[in-house]
Amino acid sequence: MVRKIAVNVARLVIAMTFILSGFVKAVDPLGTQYKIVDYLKAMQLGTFVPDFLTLTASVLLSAVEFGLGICMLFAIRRRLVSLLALCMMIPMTALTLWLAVANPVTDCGCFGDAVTLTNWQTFTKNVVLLGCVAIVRYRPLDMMRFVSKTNQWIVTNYSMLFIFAVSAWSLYDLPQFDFRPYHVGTNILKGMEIPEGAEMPTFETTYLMEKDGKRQTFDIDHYPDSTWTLIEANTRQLTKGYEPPIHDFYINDIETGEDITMQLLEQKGYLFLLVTPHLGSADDSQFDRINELYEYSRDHGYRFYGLTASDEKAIGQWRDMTGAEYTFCQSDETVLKTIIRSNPGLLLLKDGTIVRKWSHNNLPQLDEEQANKSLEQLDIGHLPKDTTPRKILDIVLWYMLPLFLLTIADRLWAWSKWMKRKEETNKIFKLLRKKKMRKKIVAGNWKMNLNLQDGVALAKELNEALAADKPNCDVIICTPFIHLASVAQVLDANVIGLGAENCADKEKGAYTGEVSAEMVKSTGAQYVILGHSERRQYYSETPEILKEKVQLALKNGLKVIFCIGETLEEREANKQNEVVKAELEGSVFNLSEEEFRNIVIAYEPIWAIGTGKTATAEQAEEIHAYIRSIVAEKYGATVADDTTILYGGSCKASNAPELFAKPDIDGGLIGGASLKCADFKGIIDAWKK
Ligand SMILES: O=C[C@H](O)COP(=O)(O)O
Repeated sequence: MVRKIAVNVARLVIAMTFILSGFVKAVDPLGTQYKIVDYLKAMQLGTFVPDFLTLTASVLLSAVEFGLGICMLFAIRRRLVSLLALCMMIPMTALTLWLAVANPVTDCGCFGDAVTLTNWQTFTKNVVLLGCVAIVRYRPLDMMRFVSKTNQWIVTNYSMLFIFAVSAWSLYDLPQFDFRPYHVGTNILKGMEIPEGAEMPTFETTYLMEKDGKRQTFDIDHYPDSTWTLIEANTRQLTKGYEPPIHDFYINDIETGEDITMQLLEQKGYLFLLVTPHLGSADDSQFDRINELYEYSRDHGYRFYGLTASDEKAIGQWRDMTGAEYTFCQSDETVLKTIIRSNPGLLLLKDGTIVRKWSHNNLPQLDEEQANKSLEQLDIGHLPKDTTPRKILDIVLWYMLPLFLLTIADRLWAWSKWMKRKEETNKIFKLLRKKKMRKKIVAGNWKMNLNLQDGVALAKELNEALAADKPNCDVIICTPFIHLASVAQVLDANVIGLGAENCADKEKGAYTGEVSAEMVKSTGAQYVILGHSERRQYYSETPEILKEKVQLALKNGLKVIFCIGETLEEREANKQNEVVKAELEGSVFNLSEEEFRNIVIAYEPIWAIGTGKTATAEQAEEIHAYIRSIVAEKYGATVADDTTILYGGSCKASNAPELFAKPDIDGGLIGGASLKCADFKGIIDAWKK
C-alpha cells in the first residue's frame, strides 16, 4: 500500500512537471528555440545548426515533455513511459549539473519565461525528478490507470494534436500567454525603475602589490603604504543586487550613435516600433501592410521607428526590398527577441506603455474609414481586455473537459465491466442481481383442504392483510377447482394471483370429472400447478401426460408452476440431479424459449413434503443452482437468470428467511403453512428481512 502510494505520488509529481514544462515551451516555441541556440553557443556548436533544426527541436521537445507528462498522468504504456522518462532525466540531470558548475547559460529555460530558476535550483529540481522517475521505474505497474488500455490511444492522440496546435498557433501569431517583461500593459519606463532602498550590487577590488621583489595581494581596507608598487587591480562582483524586470532595453540613433531611449519613451503620445531583431531573416511578405501602417502614422503625426540589431547594410537592403521609409534605430538582438516573438513584429506604445503587439501574420488592417480616424478613436489605440481568462477557458473546454468526460465515461464502463465479472463469480453479487432481475414468488397450495366457505374466508383475510401491508414479492394462492371462481371474486388481482392445483390433459369433451385448462382460465385464475409429486405418485401422471397438460395450460394463457423433486431413496442414492433433469426434459424442455418464459419451477424434495423435514438451505441452494445451470444449458444464461425457482417442502416462517436468502432460491411453494393467514404471511414477510 505504502509502496503504491509512493509510486503514484512520484508519478503525479513527474506528470505535473512535464506537462507544465512542455506546455510553457509550446506556448513560446521561439523562446525555446533561442534557449537551444544559447546552449549550442555555450558548447561552441552555435554556427553548425541551422535555424529550422533548432525550431523543430523546440517544437518536438515541448511535445515530448507534454506527451510524457500526459502518459504519466493517465498511466499509459507504464513500462515504456517510465523507461523513456528515465532515459530523459539521466542526461538532463547531468547537463544541469554542468550548467550549475560552469554557468554557461544563466537561465536554464525549463519552464520558458513562466518560472525562472537559477542553475542550482534547476539541478536540484532535476535530482528530485530523477528520484521520482527511479521510484516509478522500479514499480511502473503500480501506477493506477485513469483510462483503460483500449481508450488510451484517444488520450495520447488528442494530447499530441493539442500540443502541436498550441505550438503552431503561437508560431503563427504570438505566444498565447506572455510571461516576458514586455507583455501588453507594461510601461517600459516603470519596468526599468529601481525602487528606492533596493539592494545594490556589491563589488570587491583587490590589489596586487610589489615591494623588494615580493608580491602580495591587499584589499581596500588593508591597502599598504607607498613603499609598495601597484602591479594590478582586480574587481569582481560579489552580489547582483536588485535587477529590474527591464534592465537592458535601449534604443540608439544609428546616425549619431546617441541613446534616445528616454527621449522616445518619455514623450507623450503613440509610438509604433517595428521590431526586427535580424533583418536578414525577417519575413518580408507583409511589407505592404507595414508601409500602410507607417503612412497612417505619418498622416496622423504618430512616431514610427524600425528597431533592429542588424547593421546599416542590412537596413539598406530592407529598404530596397520593401520600400520602407521609416527611420531605423538599433538595439540589442536578445532584447528585441524578448520583446516580441515575431520577426518582424509590431509594437504600439502609448506614453511608454505597450498597448498592442502584433505578429507580422496578424498586423492590423485599416479600411478607409478607420484610416481617417485617430488611434484614440480606434480599438487598437487602447489596451485590449484581458483575454487570459478566456484563453484558459478555451483550454479547459477544448482540451481538459473532453479528456475529463472521456475519463468519466471510461471509468463507468470499466466499473460496469467489473460489476458484471463480480456478478458472475461472486455469490453475493449474484444474489443482488437475482433479487433485482427475477420475480420473487410465494405461492400457496391448499391441496385438498378447506371447504368453499372456509376457503373464501381465508382468501378474503389474506387479501385484506396484504392490502394493508404490501408484500415484497408476488403472492399466489392455488386452490381446489371448486374455490376458484368464488375466490377470484374476493381477491385483488394486483395483490394476489390465483391458480389451480391441476388441469386436464385433454382440451375438452367426454372426460367425466376432469377440468380443462380453458375452464381454469375462465374462472379468473392465472396459474396452474402441474407435476406435483402427489399427482405423479397417486394419480400416475407420467412425463408424457404432464407434457400435454403444460402445452394446454400455456395455450390457454395460464402460467405453469411446474414441480420437480426426488424421493428419499433417490436422494440417498445421490440421484437428485439426474431425477430433476429427467423431469424437466420429460415435460418442459420441449418448449420454445418464449413458452418456457411462462414456467415457474418448484423444486420439492418429496421426502420434505408435509414431513416436517426441510432440506437445509445449502442443500436447496445446491440443487436450485444445478436446476438453473441445466436451464442455462438448454435456453441460455439470460433465460436461466430470469427463471423463478421456488422451494417447497415444510417451508415455514421460521426457515423461509434462510432459504430465501440463497442466490438461487426465488421463493416458496407452500403447502400446510398456506392454510392459515398468519402462517402464510409470515413466510411472505421473509422477503422483507
Ligand atoms: O405444494 C407444496 C408442497 O407440497 C409443500 O407442502 P408442505 O409445505 O406442506 O410441506
